[in-house]
Amino acid sequence: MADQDARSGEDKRPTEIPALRWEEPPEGPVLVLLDQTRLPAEEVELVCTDASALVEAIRSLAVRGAPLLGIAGAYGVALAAVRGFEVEEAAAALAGARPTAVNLTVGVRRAQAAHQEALARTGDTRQAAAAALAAARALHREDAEASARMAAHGLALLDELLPAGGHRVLTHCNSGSLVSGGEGTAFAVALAAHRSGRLRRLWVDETRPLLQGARLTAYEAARNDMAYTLLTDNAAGSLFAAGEVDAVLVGADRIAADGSVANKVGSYPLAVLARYHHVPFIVVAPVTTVDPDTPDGASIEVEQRPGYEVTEVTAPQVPVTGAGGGIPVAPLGTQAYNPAFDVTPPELVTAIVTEEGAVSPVTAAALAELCARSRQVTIS
Ligand SMILES: CSC[C@H]1O[C@H](OP(=O)(O)O)[C@H](O)[C@@H]1O
Repeated sequence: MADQDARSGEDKRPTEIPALRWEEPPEGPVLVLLDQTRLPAEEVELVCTDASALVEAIRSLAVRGAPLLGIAGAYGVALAAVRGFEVEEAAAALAGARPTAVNLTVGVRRAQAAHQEALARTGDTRQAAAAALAAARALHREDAEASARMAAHGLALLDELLPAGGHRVLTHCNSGSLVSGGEGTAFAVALAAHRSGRLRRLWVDETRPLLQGARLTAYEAARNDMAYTLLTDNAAGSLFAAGEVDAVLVGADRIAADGSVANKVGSYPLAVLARYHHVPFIVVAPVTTVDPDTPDGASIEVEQRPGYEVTEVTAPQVPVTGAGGGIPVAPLGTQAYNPAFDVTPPELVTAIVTEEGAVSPVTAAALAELCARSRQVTIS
């Protein structure tokens, strides 16, 4: 198999990529986002001064990825509170910006609860705003810590499941620093393998239609000087058939109580391929992505996105031509099916890795324990 590395030895920038940060300039607090729709061509920052700007950034995937959506949502509540906007209204808009990633709602509710508690206790809106900000900062910090622990647990699982030597892992979509307060979820496992000299190859699914793999995972892999190769989503099957994949690592947007996993569309076919070829399919996500209140996969709302994301290709330099602002790759007026996620049933999941360890096999008892832990962590 040709191993065209895209090593970027000349790229000496820090490997961790801050996807967002809270700043307090003289003119008032802001949430600064790295606009992920402009990557990898341009590193452009979006400055959000209110929740409505953040809602739009979430909807356009300028900021994206389940754990980071939770962090952004919490900061969005704090931003509304600090700037004197209606907090409950802002919280509702933020939580409703995208339906599938449970972490968005979890993060918004955490900051909202802190705000409500402080306001009830003190009657002071400034103290209530400070409490919301403290909750967002705590969530940001906790997610970074969780990311490091997931990476360690995930690497230990790879070493346990796979023969000694370098691991060849395939990943789908993007689950690195750009979805996290730290270095991500599934990607963080591959990065840990790389740093320990145990990553032989990172196969990067391009992940149509928005190309999170080609644009973002390849960007992160290059920044970390990893041995990675990009492939079209429809080439994954031939890799499995050639025996070139030792494990699949994916993130998650919501894990139902029965162990069904919602993740970027294209994850389910990978799980089927992995099962057919006897390759571990490993889901890496924080405990808070387990949703005890969603009983099964059929109960997960899968976001349906605009058809033009399928019928057009866009890039920052692309002139506006089609309905969505890109270059049509299908006849104008073509209808497109564009679910942002799909759902993998629990029987195809080899393991769920959280910051608390690896759950494998994914039994009903193990899931009940994960659900209980999720409730505990979410409330705190
Ligand atoms: C580990 S969370 C990353 C997760 O989010 C992605 O979805 P999107 O890019 O639409 O936010 C995808 O499902 C990733 O697995």
